Amino acid sequence: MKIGSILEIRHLTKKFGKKTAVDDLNFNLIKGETVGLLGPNGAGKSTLIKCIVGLLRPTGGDILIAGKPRGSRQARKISAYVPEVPQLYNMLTVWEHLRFITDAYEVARWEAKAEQLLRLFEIWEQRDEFVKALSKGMRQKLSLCCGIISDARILFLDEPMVGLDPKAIKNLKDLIRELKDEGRTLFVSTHLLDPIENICSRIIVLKKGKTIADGSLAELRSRLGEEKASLEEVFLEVTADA
Ligand SMILES: Nc1ncnc2c1ncn2[C@@H]1O[C@H](COP(=O)(O)OP(=O)(O)OP(=O)(O)O)[C@@H](O)[C@H]1O
Repeated sequence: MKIGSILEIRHLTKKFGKKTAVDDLNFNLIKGETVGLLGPNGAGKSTLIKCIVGLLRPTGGDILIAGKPRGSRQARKISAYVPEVPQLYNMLTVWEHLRFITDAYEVARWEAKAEQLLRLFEIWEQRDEFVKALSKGMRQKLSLCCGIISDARILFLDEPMVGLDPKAIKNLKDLIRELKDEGRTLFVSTHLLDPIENICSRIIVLKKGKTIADGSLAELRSRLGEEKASLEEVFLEVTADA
């Protein structure tokens, strides 16, 4: 494990039959980084994240989280994952979900954290409602609360802004900054470029399962010779002919 790394990916490949979704990826995440994972539809972002958090078995390669193999108890204990599609239990209430998650992760003083998060995302009033009664956006908010409430050192957020209203997107951005200030590492897959432009210290762009760009926004801009380019312009340029 490289010094300062919290995640190490070596020669990671994931195939579905003949389709190669992730193709010999190699990169490290350094503790405290906030990294945006971008790429066109089908680039392999969700597959990569699912391999890292132990939901998919890689076809080849190694993944270490804080030096421990992916899927191991130690790796899971320091990781949190917010899936692309919320995985919630219809017959539990909002509050029961948070109790369940915090029990599993042994989170101290969970009630105060749960209240703070539910109020931030404006679903405090729904705390005693069953998940089946929530709107799509409210489910996404609860899924985020479940992912963020633990004290995980590294958080994997797959399309966390989908379905959120503008105020919730702003609150999530502020929260990501707070988590970053606490020294946590964040790996955020998204298609929404504006919200992450100012919060990610590093951008990784995937296409057809391969890394086609990896660096700070300033580095990617200078690579293109476009010092003032927006993240959207950089993204369109690097994905155009790669
Ligand atoms: N369970 C599966 N079985 C077969 N092929 C799959 C499966 N999951 C993903 N794929 C394929 O793997 C490739 C990568 O998919 P993935 O969902 O990781 O992309 P993505 O970058 O997250 O896309 P999007 O931005 O559309 O969510 C795609 O070609 C997809 O069709």
